[in-house]
Amino acid sequence: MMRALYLLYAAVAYAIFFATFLYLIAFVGNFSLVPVTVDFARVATPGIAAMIDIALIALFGIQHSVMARPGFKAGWTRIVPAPIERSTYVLFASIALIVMMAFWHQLPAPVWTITHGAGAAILWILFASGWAIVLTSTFLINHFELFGLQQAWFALRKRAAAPPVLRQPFFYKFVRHPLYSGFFIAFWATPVMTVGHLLLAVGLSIYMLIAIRYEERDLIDVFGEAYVGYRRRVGMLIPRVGGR
Ligand SMILES: C[S@@+](CC[C@H](N)C(=O)[O-])C[C@H]1O[C@@H](n2cnc3c(N)ncnc32)[C@H](O)[C@@H]1O
Repeated sequence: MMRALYLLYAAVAYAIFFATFLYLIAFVGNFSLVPVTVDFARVATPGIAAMIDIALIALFGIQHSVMARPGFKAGWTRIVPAPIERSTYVLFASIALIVMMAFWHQLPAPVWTITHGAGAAILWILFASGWAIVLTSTFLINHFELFGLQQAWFALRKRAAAPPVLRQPFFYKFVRHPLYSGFFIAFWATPVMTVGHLLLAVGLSIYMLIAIRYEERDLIDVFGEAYVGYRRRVGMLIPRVGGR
């Protein structure tokens, strides 16, 4: 019974994550089908708006990074059962993103505007490719484990948790962090860059660069020499010119 509830909880957390992910695409892309976007959000004086937005990005970054660390997980699993630890992380990450988007303040002054049809089209193609790379990368790593469903499913089936596997398929042959490369492209590729959008892109880019440092430290702890060798051979976010 308890294990079935874990799976239900994991499914709800996953549904919330997926809806939040879809909303994030619309938020960054300023799609008019959603009520609040990066450039059509709450209004305040530029100084106040910038301070609130920076605090919101920091809140997301701190939640995302602190809760991902093995030390935090070790303490946390004394409160949260192991089969739903990842789902709880996913749920908190979604809540942090929802808070960021709900309280975001627009800063609409333009930084660049590409009016040329082909130039704008290329940037929209890049935008879409960025999100596609993000989603594809989750499947290359293990989508259902990354978002907590596998752990709850295995618990229901009374299977042991899957041991960690160092994966290097497809994008991972060219860069070590394709999911973050996808986010970089998605945040920066826009025909109309406003101050607010730039703040979001810079803030989340800095966060990702910091997150990579911590993530790689953990990956070396888990995979040792195998990850050190991978890091030597393969670029971080951009493929190394001249190959391996
Ligand atoms: C949000 S994913 C991001 C993965 C990677 N940083 C990227 O940008 O593609 C974070 C999780 O992926 C795991 N991870 C990162 N690289 C991995 C790899 N090559 N093989 C297996 N797991 C990996 C990390 O341990 C972490 O739990």
